[in-house]
Amino acid sequence: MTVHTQPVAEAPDPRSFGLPVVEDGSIPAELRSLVSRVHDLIDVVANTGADRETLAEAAAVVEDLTGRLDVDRRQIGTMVERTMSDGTTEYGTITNIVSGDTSPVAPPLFLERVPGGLRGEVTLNTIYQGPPGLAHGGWVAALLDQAVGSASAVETSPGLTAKLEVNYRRPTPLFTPLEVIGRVDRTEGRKVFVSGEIRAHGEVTAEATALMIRVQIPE
Ligand SMILES: CCCCCCCC(=O)SCCNC(=O)CCNC(=O)[C@H](O)C(C)(C)COP(=O)(O)OP(=O)(O)OC[C@H]1O[C@@H](n2cnc3c(N)ncnc32)[C@H](O)[C@@H]1OP(=O)(O)O
Repeated sequence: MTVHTQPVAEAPDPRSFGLPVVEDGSIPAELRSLVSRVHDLIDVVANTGADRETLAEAAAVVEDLTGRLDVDRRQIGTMVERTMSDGTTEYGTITNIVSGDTSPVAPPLFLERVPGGLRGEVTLNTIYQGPPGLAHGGWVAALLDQAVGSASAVETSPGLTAKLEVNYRRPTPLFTPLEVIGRVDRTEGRKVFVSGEIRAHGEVTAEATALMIRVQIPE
């Protein structure tokens, strides 16, 4: 059995898998602004009490905008290259639904290396609502999957989740800053055993253990 607490190698460059890579800094500020506004739009649309005339007008405007923006689509699997605060390079899928730079649905959760693993903060709005006022359990699992998967990728090498077990200790509230943690506990060959948790007001709302299987990197 091997235990790693530091990265074992530079992150493999997705270009070597034939995937397009864009640099974090090359994403236009206008696109980031659009993503943020559409994120707000999704929350507003889900909750609006506007009159029918306004709704019809909004639907037409959005349909028109959708047509204008549906040009020159990125290749599926496009990755973003970013430098983390400790100077290491990280790659993520640009439309990743939890942390993708261009996903309006993403909360988004951005993770940074801290002693012992990765940590991020996120506040969920009603896009992620399950029970009244609470985060949907599937989204709680998604946040944890991302945190433990990223920890595995950063501390070892990229992989896929083979098994994820979530314990929901208490309800995870909306509109409350959440601390999301992921870490590598141990590795056995391609198997990476990881764990993580979500905290609200310092109290654990959910915790996870997972098994990641590292993908074979072509020589
Ligand atoms: C930076 C990015 C962060 C991303 C975070 C989000 C992560 C995700 O959402 S990933 C998407 C969801 N996951 C998937 O789609 C994975 C689907 N499953 C698969 O593709 C395959 O089953 C996969 C890749 C996990 C394993 O397949 P494969 O590479 O053939 O491995 P395989 O040879 O069967 O198994 C390797 C070892 O793992 C073990 N193993 C594999 N699956 C499991 C499992 N579910 N439970 C227990 N052990 C398992 C095997 O027993 C074997 O152990 P040993 O080496 O001791 O004999």
